[in-house]
Amino acid sequence: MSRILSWFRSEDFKSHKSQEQIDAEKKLSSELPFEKELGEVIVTVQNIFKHYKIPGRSDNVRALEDINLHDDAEFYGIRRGEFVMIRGPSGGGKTTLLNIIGTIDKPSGGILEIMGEPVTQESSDNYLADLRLRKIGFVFQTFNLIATMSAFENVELPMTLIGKLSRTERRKRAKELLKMVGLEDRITHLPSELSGGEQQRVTIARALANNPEILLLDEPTGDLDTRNTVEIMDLLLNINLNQMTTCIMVTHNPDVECYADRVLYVSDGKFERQCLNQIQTPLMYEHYNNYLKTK
Ligand SMILES: Nc1ncnc2c1ncn2[C@@H]1O[C@H](COP(=O)(O)OP(=O)(O)OP(=O)(O)O)[C@@H](O)[C@H]1O
Repeated sequence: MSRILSWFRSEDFKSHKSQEQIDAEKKLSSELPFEKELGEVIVTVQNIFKHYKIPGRSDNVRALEDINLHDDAEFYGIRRGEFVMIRGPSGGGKTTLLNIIGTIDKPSGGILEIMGEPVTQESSDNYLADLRLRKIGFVFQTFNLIATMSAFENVELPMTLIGKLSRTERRKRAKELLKMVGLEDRITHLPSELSGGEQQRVTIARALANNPEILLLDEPTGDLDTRNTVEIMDLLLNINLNQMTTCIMVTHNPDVECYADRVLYVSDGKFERQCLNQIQTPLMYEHYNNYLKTK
């Protein structure tokens, strides 16, 4: 079942923008030729909590408490094609939540469902590794490319691991992905021979190698300057819009909220609130680029 997202402006989105910016965005928004259509719910979270035991301490660290993302909860499940950002103060539980959704970390309790496939404390490591390889792509702040492999080899690797494509098909796809991220002339470069922005592009191409439904991004622009931040965000938005890849991104940067359909605020291990973005993102990113050019 598909659903058109209803847009409204939250007060939270005004806080870091001038009136001039808000007016310009409203004008652009009103000129938008289409509404973004979202697909079915593909990530639900029910009563998830995560407590860490610390050796020598009697009390646990309560990283997450009763997190819910489903249609009967205040904060609903994540839909196919949605671009969700997770924000909030340091230590609030953002990365823990992202890692649980990515099945890198197991919850202490509660149920996560990724495209109908349940993930619980009892899920085996093999089952989770297979789920990750087939459905989820990861992008981290620190790129995590293999230093001794070229851009091309880094992108080819996840396809080799899953073993679905022939060598010729893998090579073709790796080239296409590197072209898509604007690096067709850098394919033989090692990570050390690429700029930070270029390395992050390789990481994104690698994350897309097995055509994941969900892209999880932990501070993907955290190490980048403003120009590279905008370029990477534009690239992610294009992937989100053109391939309907669901993006879930942790960020501290309020300036990139304009790319999201929804922002979830996590604090002290709980959802504090969510905001839906009224601004239609395709125009917003054009606006954002134009705005930067005038600076
Ligand atoms: N492996 C761990 N063992 C013990 N405590 C942990 C572990 N990982 C995270 N924590 C604690 O859980 C809480 C949430 O951490 P988390 O990294 O999810 O926060 P965050 O919102 O992503 O923070 P930041 O914005 O600084 O990255 C913090 O108090 C942190 O110290």
